[in-house]
Amino acid sequence: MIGGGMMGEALLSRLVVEQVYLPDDMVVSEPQVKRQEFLAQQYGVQVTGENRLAANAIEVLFLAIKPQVFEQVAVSLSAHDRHPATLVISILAGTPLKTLESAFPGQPVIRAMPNTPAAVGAGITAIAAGQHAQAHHLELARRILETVGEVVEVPESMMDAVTGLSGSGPGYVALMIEALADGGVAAGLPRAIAMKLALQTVRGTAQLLQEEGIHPGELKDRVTSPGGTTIAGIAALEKSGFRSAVIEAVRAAWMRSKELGQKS
Ligand SMILES: NC(=O)C1=CN([C@@H]2O[C@H](COP(=O)(O)OP(=O)(O)OC[C@H]3O[C@@H](n4cnc5c(N)ncnc54)[C@H](O)[C@@H]3O)[C@@H](O)[C@H]2O)C=CC1
Ligand SMILES: O=C(O)[C@@H]1CCC=N1
Repeated sequence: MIGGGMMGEALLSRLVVEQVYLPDDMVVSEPQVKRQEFLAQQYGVQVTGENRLAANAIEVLFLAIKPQVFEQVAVSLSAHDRHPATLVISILAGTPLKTLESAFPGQPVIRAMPNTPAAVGAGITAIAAGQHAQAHHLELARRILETVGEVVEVPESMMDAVTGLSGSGPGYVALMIEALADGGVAAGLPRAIAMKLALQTVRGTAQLLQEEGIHPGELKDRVTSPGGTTIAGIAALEKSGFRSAVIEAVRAAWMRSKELGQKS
């Protein structure tokens, strides 16, 4: 693994728990010494500050660095260290398969977009396969990424949109939860109770929609009693452009993901 930051750690921790790889079989390359020490101590993985050492003769090269340092990292993984059979999995936002494939010529490459609930095994990851990736590579990528949640396969052309929705989405939902709790506090609830109510309302609503397979509009209709409280709340949300704000958030993140791709 190249980059032992937030997403890298989420994956490492789950790979250890699910015993997909033994800690001894994982090497993380990470320039921050404090981070190296933490990952080694917490998960028992091998750590190094040398990308080339991590990339030597391995089954999977997992890229979990920021897109902005990709070029520098690709250069640091000199060609003679690479095994043509090594599967490259990248979670870099906006970095297209063609950029990844030109950095790892002839190698199987999979572009993936996970999200932060990965840290608790409740993420969702979209994957798109490069031209040299075969069925067994996709299967291996799934096995690895299913340790952090669900996996869906999409054409690469959809990856920027996925990034705008589920990749960035936890940020929008966190804002919504914070705002719900703030609303509760404004209405006189103690902060801790307001937060507990907000969290479970969001979690429970998602679970209900998922388990019953109903349309969100139907659930909205079920909650709104005629002349009641919920329709008053919804009218206020609509007046403030709530739905439009969420749609625009996804579109802005989608555009930003595309922009990052054009720069790489
Ligand atoms: N944070 C998120 O919600 C998501 C992030 N991603 C993608 O995951 C990638 C990593 O994101 P985070 O984990 O949030 O970032 P992060 O900043 O927590 O982790 C990146 C790690 O890479 C290390 N690093 C920097 N330069 C390096 C180099 N030259 N060689 C090796 N390691 C180096 C940093 O020290 C840091 O620990 C990004 O490409 C991002 O687009 C994808 C989906 C969701
Ligand atoms: O904000 C970002 O660029 C990364 C990619 C998706 C979520 N976080």
